[in-house]
Amino acid sequence: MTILVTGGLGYIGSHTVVELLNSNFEVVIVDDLSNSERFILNNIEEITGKKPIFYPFDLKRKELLNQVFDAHQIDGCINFAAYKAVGESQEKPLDYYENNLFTLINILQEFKVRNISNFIFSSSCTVYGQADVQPIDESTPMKTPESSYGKTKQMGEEILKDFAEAHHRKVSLLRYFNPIGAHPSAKLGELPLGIPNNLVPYVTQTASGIREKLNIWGNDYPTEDGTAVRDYIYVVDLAKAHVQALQKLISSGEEKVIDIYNLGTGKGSSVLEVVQAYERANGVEVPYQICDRRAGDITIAYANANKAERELGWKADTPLEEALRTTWQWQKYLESREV
Ligand SMILES: NC(=O)c1ccc[n+]([C@@H]2O[C@H](COP(=O)([O-])OP(=O)(O)OC[C@H]3O[C@@H](n4cnc5c(N)ncnc54)[C@H](O)[C@@H]3O)[C@@H](O)[C@H]2O)c1
Ligand SMILES: O=c1ccn([C@@H]2O[C@H](COP(=O)(O)OP(=O)(O)O[C@H]3O[C@H](CO)[C@H](O)[C@H](O)[C@H]3O)[C@@H](O)[C@H]2O)c(=O)[nH]1
Repeated sequence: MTILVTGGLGYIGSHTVVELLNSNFEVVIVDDLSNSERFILNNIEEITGKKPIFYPFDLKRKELLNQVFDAHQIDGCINFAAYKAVGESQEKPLDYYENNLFTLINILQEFKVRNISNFIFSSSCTVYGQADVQPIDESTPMKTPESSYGKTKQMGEEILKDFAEAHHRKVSLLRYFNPIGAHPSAKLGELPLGIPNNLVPYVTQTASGIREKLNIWGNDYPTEDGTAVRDYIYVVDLAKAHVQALQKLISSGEEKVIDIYNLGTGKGSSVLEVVQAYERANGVEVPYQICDRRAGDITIAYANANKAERELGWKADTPLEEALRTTWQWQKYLESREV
């Protein structure tokens, strides 16, 4: 079967392409390289011994997308392509709505006219906002997200539910918690662009001396050590969930399926716990200072991922320290490429 993977050279997409190829799917990647680099394609080939087909263009260009569907018998899509910087989405909301929603609709139009099913969407636990109860399961009520980025994820989910209902198609909405780590080969990982927003990339750059100190945004939260709590999920575990969600859609005898899964470990870790685990895992020091809270941050979010375990037979079981070790190895790899 041939799967279109949009954003397949990005962080989560590239790891998922590896898992798809290892599971004998044919892969067609469309990625405009707006947040990724071409060498990732070679590294995917080095890891798997297989070369995915790659088209470098912007998915907003309908005519090019149309040609891809003409050229390949596409059996499903995993749609990673999106802008994802929360802060930037507040400054450029129209760019976020345009990129994250028009691209989605363009692909779905092709699915509609060509009668294709099996669509997997990258959603986020940001759709829950600050949930009233932890852990968060799929029936936890959604709240209005703080950012335009978060709103594109909620809207994307609604578009897909309507699409599945109206056209009798199979879709899976995967709500990721906080993905971290890199491929064990150290050939794939998150590419740092400017000053990292996310915790683990910032910790990594601090440990390697690129940043002087980590700013811990607040230690006065109502948590055990006062720092905010998240559910950090290893990216390879997350990638595997996509293959399992896809296999479930493909093998379902139903005409219409709307699956929704939380993808997390079920365990919350505080910012300080992540810093300490990083130091232990990699034998490095991470200097930090406590700062004021970051605007828009929630106190705590961790998943109840039992539904994914029950229905997909999937569980994120890589320990935090192991995931953090791969991050450090990826950083060393990036540094070795620079010299
Ligand atoms: N990383 C996270 O913390 C996180 C958490 C929850 C959800 N998500 C979602 O998961 C998906 C993948 O995230 P990621 O961390 O791998 O991001 P990423 O930026 O590394 O990957 C996205 C890829 O899509 C490409 N892309 C963006 N717009 C495009 C367009 N118009 N046409 C073609 N290609 C385009 C980029 O070049 C990039 O390679 C995104 O939809 C993101 O919103 C990410
Ligand atoms: O330099 C930093 C960076 C982060 N943090 C703290 O670390 C925690 C995690 O922050 P991240 O920015 O890594 O992750 P968020 O949970 O804030 O947001 C991320 O995960 C969300 C889903 O939970 C969305 O998907 C969003 O796109 C993605 O950026 C937060 O308490 C944050 O305040 C710091 O203390 N210092």
